[in-house]
Order: sequence, then structure tokens, then C-alpha cells
Amino acid sequence: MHCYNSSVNAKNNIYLVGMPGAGKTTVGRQLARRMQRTFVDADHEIETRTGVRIPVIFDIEGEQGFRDRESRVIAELADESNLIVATGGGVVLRPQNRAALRQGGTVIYLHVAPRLLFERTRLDPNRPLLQVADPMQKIEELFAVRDPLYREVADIVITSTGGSISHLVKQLERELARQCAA
Ligand SMILES: Nc1ncnc2c1ncn2[C@@H]1O[C@H](COP(=O)(O)OP(=O)(O)OP(=O)(O)O)[C@@H](O)[C@H]1O
Ligand SMILES: O=C(O)C1=C[C@@H](O)[C@@H](O)[C@H](O)C1
Ligand SMILES: [Mg+2]
Repeated sequence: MHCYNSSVNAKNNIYLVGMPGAGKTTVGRQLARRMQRTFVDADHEIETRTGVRIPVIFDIEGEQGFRDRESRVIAELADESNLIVATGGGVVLRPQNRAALRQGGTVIYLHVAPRLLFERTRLDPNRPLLQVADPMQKIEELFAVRDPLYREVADIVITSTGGSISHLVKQLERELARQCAA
């Protein structure tokens, strides 16, 4: 683990990982504002580079094509520093991505229970993996595979049970400060 504000170690990004709807984008953006860091949303970066929305990438190139694009972005961001990066929900599936996150800085897992994830994502059409007949079952399946991987890669695990976003952001700041004091 790298202390996120270490001046000795250049690789001091902060990564947010977690399931779709965990709050990575929302929390990451607020955290970056408070810490005066540059915020990067990996999904958004992929869309900007490709020029189309993620569901279109899935339609044309399949999940594999999307994952290749995602791995390239994650590898490049790991060479930068001082970023706060909201990752895509499936970033931990590839070992090479997990290694890039560990090497690039401090990883925070936003842990949210499947039922709450379902409530947050059910009206949003921009998550192609959840466009299925039974999205709740799909979320539970994805959670079962991914929760151990998020935990494997994380330096900090924060469980969000429905408190406010700003409360969560302050909790994260405290946890990050504790890591650096240790
Ligand atoms: N702590 C929270 N409390 C209430 N609502 C939240 C919280 N965190 C996120 N949300 C809401 O849940 C929705 C999903 O959040 P967000 O888009 O930040 O998730 P994400 O982890 O970036 O998902 P994805 O992996 O699909 O990009 C948004 O509408 C957001 O406002
Ligand atoms: O959970 C996932 O596998 C995904 C989540 C999104 O953030 C996007 O990265 C994409 O829709 C895939
Ligand atoms: Mg997001």
C-alpha cells in the first residue's frame, strides 16, 4: 500500500472500486473537490476516447472489446499520480488490472449490499450488464464473484448502508488520513 499523500512515492492515486451503483463516480467527484485533486472517471474516459457511450461499445465489440479498452486506460492512469479515479464496476475481473491498481496507489472498496445497488441502478439504462429480465438476480451473481476480488485489491473497505453521500465522503477522508498516519 502506498500512503496516498506520500511525496516520496510518486504512485499515489486513489482508486474507488465497487459494484455498479456503489457510488464511485458520485463519491469520487466530491472527494476530489475536497482534496483538491483531479478526478478521472475511467468509464467516462473510455467513452471520450471511443466517442460513443458504453452500451454502444458492448453492442459493437462485445464485453471483451470493452474490457480491452478498460485495461488500456487503467494501465495508463497507473503511470500518473495525484488522481482520484472512479473505476468501472468490472475492473477487478482481470488480474492485470488488479496489479495496476495496487501499483498505482490506494484502493478503496465502496461496499454496498445487492438490494440497495438494485434500487440505485434499476432506472438507469447505461449499464448494459444489468439490461436483463431479472436485474436483481444479475446483481447478486456479479456481487458473489466480485466482492472477494474488490476485497483482495482494497486497502480500505467502506460499507455504505444508505447514509448521505457527504457523510460517506468525510468518512473516507478520515480513513485515508488514518492510513497515512499508520
Ligand atoms: N451514498 C449514497 N446515498 C444515496 N445515493 C447514492 C449514494 N451513492 C450513490 N448514490 C446514487 O446512486 C446512483 C449511482 O451512483 P454512481 O453513478 O456514483 O455509482 P457508480 O459506482 O459510479 O456506478 P457505475 O459502476 O455504474 O459507474 C446515483 O444516482 C447516485 O446519486
Ligand atoms: O459492472 C460492470 O462490469 C460494468 C460497470 C460499468 O461501470 C462499466 O464499466 C461497464 O458498464 C461494465
Ligand atoms: Mg460510475
